[in-house]
Amino acid sequence: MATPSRSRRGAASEGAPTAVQVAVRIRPDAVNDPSRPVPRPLRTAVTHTSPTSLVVEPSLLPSSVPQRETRHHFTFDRVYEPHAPQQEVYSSSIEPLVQHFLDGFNTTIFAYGQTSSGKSYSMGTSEATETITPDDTLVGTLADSIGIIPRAAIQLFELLKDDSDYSLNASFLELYNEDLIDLLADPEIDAPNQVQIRETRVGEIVWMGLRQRPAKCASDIVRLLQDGMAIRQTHETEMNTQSSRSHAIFSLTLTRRRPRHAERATLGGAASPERVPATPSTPLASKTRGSGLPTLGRGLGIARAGTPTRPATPTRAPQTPRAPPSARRAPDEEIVTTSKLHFVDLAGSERLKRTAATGDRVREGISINSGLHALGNVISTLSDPLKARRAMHIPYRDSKLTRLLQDSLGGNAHTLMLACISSLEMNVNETLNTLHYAQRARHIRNTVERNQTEPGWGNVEYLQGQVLRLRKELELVRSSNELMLASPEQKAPSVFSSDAEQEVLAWQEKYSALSRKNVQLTAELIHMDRQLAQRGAGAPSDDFLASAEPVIVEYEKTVDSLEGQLNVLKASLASSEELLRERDQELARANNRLLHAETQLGALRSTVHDLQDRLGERDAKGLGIGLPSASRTTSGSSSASPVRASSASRHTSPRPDSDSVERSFGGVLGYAREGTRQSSRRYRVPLQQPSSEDESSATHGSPATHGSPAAPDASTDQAFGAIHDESMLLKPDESTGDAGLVPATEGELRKLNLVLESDADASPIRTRARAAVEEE
Ligand SMILES: Nc1ncnc2c1ncn2[C@@H]1O[C@H](COP(=O)(O)OP(=O)(O)OP(=O)(O)O)[C@@H](O)[C@H]1O
Repeated sequence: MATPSRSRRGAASEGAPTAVQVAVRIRPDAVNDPSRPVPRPLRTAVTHTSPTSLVVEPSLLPSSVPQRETRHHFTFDRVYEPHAPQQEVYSSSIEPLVQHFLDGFNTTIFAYGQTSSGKSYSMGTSEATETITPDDTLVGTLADSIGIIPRAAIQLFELLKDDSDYSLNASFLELYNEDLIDLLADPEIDAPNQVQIRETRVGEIVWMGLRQRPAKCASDIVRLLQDGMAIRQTHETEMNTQSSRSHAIFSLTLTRRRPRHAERATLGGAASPERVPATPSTPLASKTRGSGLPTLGRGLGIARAGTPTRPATPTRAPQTPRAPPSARRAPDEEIVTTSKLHFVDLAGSERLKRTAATGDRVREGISINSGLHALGNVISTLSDPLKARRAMHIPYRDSKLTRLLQDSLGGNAHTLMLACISSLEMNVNETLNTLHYAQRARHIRNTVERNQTEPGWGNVEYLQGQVLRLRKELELVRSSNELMLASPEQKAPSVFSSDAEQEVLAWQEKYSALSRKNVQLTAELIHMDRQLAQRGAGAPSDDFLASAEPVIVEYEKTVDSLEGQLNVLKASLASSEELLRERDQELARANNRLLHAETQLGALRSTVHDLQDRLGERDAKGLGIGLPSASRTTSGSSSASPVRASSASRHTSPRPDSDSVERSFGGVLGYAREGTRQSSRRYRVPLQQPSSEDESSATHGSPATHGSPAAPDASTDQAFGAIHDESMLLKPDESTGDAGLVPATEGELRKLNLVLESDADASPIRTRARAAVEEE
């Protein structure tokens, strides 16, 4: 693996903080996939309000919540409506970033969102390439669905077509269950799982042991992508027929050598993001045919997905071998830039319940969620201005995903987060979650530098030669300068022609620049000499370092694997804890319900007994000393005993008057009346002697038939009665119409018990009834 080259700042915008860009893409509703298990018209909870804003309005929130609180407004760098074509997403959000990559800046585009929200579709890592016909031609509307990576490949080679001095390599890394898998490894040569994440002394993150495959044309890139995708972990879940079960990073590394003067021209132009056209102005756009893509003829050689053809061999006619211009240039006349472009297709966050995951899918789900959780933590920490300012600890080490993306989040890269969301109301919680993270990500500031290398920095001989050459130049400049200043006629400014004056100034500038460079190179040289001397005097020999290297690599692998295991264990622990918490809560709720039901049942039973006891006492009194006076009732003519009052009423009404019965048995009958007012229910016991059929159904307890609260009904109102005790029931005498205590049948008593036991609403009524009876 190449050691990271020393980078230096180039353009004016370099080293300056650059915000992470966020674009949101809303997936269209009418997508034919199984993430809509319920075939009912589902409301759209997300509204695209402008090219930079959207509103989420979940109507499922209780109506008691004020309207404004149920609406969530979000603003992003870009918001794409559900039917925005792939070309629109590409030209407005991705094209400028590809330009940065060409200019020597690291660039990352990562798709984030819940499962089945369209990340792979947008990235171009799903089945989109199947739209390419067998003769490798993109035609008509089929080409519309091509995603970001193939589009970027085409744009890159269009822009590089006049540059013959570059190399472009692709790699494809998968993070599956905390294992790093090289999707482009050659199984016959490469050891499995040999990829390591390392941090250099200057804080740069490097992925060791990842195979780099050369790409000479767009079709090479697409084929490498498809080769990797063919072995990437995808499986069907309840939410997505082809769900990515791993995080995948497809990367391009571009090394360009350009003459200094050309570089100066570029620095003035493309380094500043504002200068990059946001509209399709590159050759890519000019070649579009409806889809925004050039026709991919045979030359592009794109295979159908699922038929990997490794290794990638360019099918384009070989270019005439031509010595690269760098071979003809002196090393110090050129600038070398090395930049990386990462396309990150994250696995989707998922609720294990909703994806109905079992077995391996659970393990994958836990690992996916744990990586995303760590990513969320990093985003939260970086986006907090206070924490960022205090240079707080950023938890990159919590997962391999965050470690891999360390340079892209808060590091040296132009980064775009493409947040993919569903507009369906049933996904509203996940959508809000994604949008909140996306909003935080917008506050992250990266420090972007052009990755520019000075050739020969690592070569002491070359540097010594440089110093000697510069010293000579310096001497030359000094002597010519002295000569000019010594000449008396040139001391008079008036003698200088303006051309000569310009020349002197230019020489002076060159002189000071060379002096500075000389000082710098000398310092470097001294430093290197010292290092060499140290090595000679006791520092470990190269042999020793070479023999120690495998041990160190092994050690790092072990540490990595232990870290991975620890992270998986942590994640599964967190997930088990969450499950346990959910179960505890369910159990607590069930216990509460049980307790409540038991309390009600007990209270109702005791009320029935109270009432029976009370009526028993009253009955004894009534038989002996008459029923209680109606002095407490509201009727003015109620001084007579209830039986008498009822008897009197018989003359005006042939049927028993329930009010008079109530007056006579205030507490008991009042209870029944309260029930009527409170819940529109009445508690009735049919006064007719139950038939044998009634008896049996009552015995077998069917409150719905006899004892359950029923709607008011005039005919049954007459038959209103109340329980007295185990053997007596207060009801109108059939012959006289007077209310009185008559023996109750066993069936009647059972029915009344059932009424009381079956109705939860009876509780407040019973309480009042009991209070009334006690008061009496
Ligand atoms: N903008 C869109 N237009 C048309 N179809 C889409 C769009 N976005 C997604 N789809 C379709 O929705 C389905 C799910 O999309 P995709 O597989 O890209 O989701 P994902 O976010 O990558 O899911 P996972 O995280 O489970 O891998 C696919 O059939 C895809 O073709």
